[in-house]
Amino acid sequence: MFSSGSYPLIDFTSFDLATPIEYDFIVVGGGTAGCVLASRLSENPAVSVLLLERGDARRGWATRVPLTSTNFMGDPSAAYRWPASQSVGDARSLSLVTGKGLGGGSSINSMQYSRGFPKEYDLWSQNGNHGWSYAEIEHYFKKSEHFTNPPSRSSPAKHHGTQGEWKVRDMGDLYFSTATSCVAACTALGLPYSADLNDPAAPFTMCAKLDCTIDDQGYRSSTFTAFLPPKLAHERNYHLHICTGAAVTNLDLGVDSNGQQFVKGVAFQTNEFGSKVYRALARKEVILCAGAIATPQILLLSGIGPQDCVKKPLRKHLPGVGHNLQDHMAVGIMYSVPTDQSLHIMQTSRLRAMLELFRYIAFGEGMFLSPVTQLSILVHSTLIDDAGRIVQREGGGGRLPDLELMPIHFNYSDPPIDIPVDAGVFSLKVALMRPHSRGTVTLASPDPLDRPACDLGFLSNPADYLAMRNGIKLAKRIGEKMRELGAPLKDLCMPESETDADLNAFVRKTVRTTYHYGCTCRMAPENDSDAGVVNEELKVHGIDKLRIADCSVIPEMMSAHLQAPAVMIAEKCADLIKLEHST
Ligand SMILES: Cc1cc2nc3c(=O)[nH]c(=O)nc-3n(C[C@H](O)[C@H](O)[C@H](O)COP(=O)(O)OP(=O)(O)OC[C@H]3O[C@@H](n4cnc5c(N)ncnc54)[C@H](O)[C@@H]3O)c2cc1C
Repeated sequence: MFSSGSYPLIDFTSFDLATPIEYDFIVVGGGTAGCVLASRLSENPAVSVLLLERGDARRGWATRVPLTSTNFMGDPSAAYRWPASQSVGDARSLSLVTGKGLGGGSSINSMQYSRGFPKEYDLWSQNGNHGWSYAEIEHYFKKSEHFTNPPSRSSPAKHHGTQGEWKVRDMGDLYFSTATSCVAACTALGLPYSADLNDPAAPFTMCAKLDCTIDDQGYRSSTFTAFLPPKLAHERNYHLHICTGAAVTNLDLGVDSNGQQFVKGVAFQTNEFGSKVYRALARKEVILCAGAIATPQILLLSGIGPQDCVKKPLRKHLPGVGHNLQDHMAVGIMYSVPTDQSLHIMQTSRLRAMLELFRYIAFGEGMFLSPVTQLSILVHSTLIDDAGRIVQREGGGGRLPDLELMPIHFNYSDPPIDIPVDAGVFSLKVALMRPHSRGTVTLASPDPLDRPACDLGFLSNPADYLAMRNGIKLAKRIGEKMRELGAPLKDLCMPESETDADLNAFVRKTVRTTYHYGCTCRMAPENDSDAGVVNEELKVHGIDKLRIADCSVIPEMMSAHLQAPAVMIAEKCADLIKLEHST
């Protein structure tokens, strides 16, 4: 039954199709949240857990090196990439990208670790999701985290965890001098510097340094490598079964003697069209962790969702499934810089790439640690005046930021615009953190192996233009100030002018996804104005024995990048399940 190799995977094609195997818990999707949940639930040797992951288990050296494992430089087969429809932009096809394989997004992302502000979680709680205020969830962030400071620094602040599985690292000094110059420019423009983005006491307006999910050996710390390492998987393989290449196609539903619908188990198959269908039963619960795009797809394929969108028969009309899709839509203004100020040098100079490889292997430092970005600049758009300057307004600093600007040492356009081969690129990304626009996930076809249809809905609410325009103006002021301070920036990709019309046109032409998909099965009451799909215990409304634990449950897009919130949600879900089932 066990496949060969050093990682104990279960070969489900040896399952007897006539007799479904039974487990206490079935976790669907072994991505960022799924690996954490499977690990926590299987802590009790008396509990049996099946983890079904559609992608594979990638464990080679390059999948652990930060630069070579990151989506833009890594193996394209480690991600799903498919076109989204975009009703508003300049009819460009935008690419959606999500992680595929154990670790999911955490195996291919840019490794930035950000939790979001305490006030954002307090809002979850105030909006009816009791138990999710920051005071009630901070310990889940700390539980998973193993934070390390560079040796020269003092011990970690008390809001960091040091005993968890997931390695988070302060990356030390800023790598590129353009980043240092960016901090100086921000400070001069009224954006104070903070050394720790995740400090709960940090102000809402700041230029902050980011930590990364990289271990002290210089390897990527995905939730796969952190929570399901080979030793643990071997020790538990009699009660934790990990299946890769297993695409869950739908939930098997039943009705109990009270007429209440519940989940009996799941159906799954290999990624090959027309392959056999396998089944597994859940004695206690099924937990969907397939991410903000695939989780609603599985529900729709199971007849759960808006009645006109589901694969028939309709089992439960839940209007929120697949609705409220949100992402941090972004644009980038770009400058050319000397190539040694940009990751482009790794593509254009073989000698430099070899030297960097040597530095990485010998000393654990340099560009292979992938310093794509080390800073996050957060501000509310109403604190930016028409000229793009920060203004102090009465009470203005008390608003959660709706913009994040990031210096990125690479070409931040999608699809990438052509740049001269001998140029390096410094981009200032402008992302909308609290978008008003909403998109949708629907079925493209009844075939469960097809990618679902996604309309990102960017700019469908005109209110989003105003914030983006202010963000671009601020980015331009930062670039100008950096130049004044001596940074060698030459304009490369800019709006024609700063009129509203030209800025709007620039946004439409260059808007792109930041891959932070969420809110498609939001945690809220079923009849909320933005309809909810799960309750505060992450249970799907109206269907027993079914929970969701991934980015789809985030009630409203927040100012964090989403991998840390996904892990926190999985940690809390594990505790909710253990409490209910006394495991
Ligand atoms: C390129 C990129 C860069 C990013 N950079 C950052 C960053 O620097 N910092 C940050 O915080 N966030 C970043 N993000 C976002 C973050 O990684 C994701 O939001 C987060 O990892 C999502 O976690 P999840 O558990 O919800 O889903 P995922 O991690 O996507 O996991 C879902 C899993 O389910 C599996 N699956 C899907 N369908 C099925 C099915 N039918 N059956 C079985 N399994 C299935 C998938 O293969 C996948 O492994 C980035 C994302 C991407 C794609």
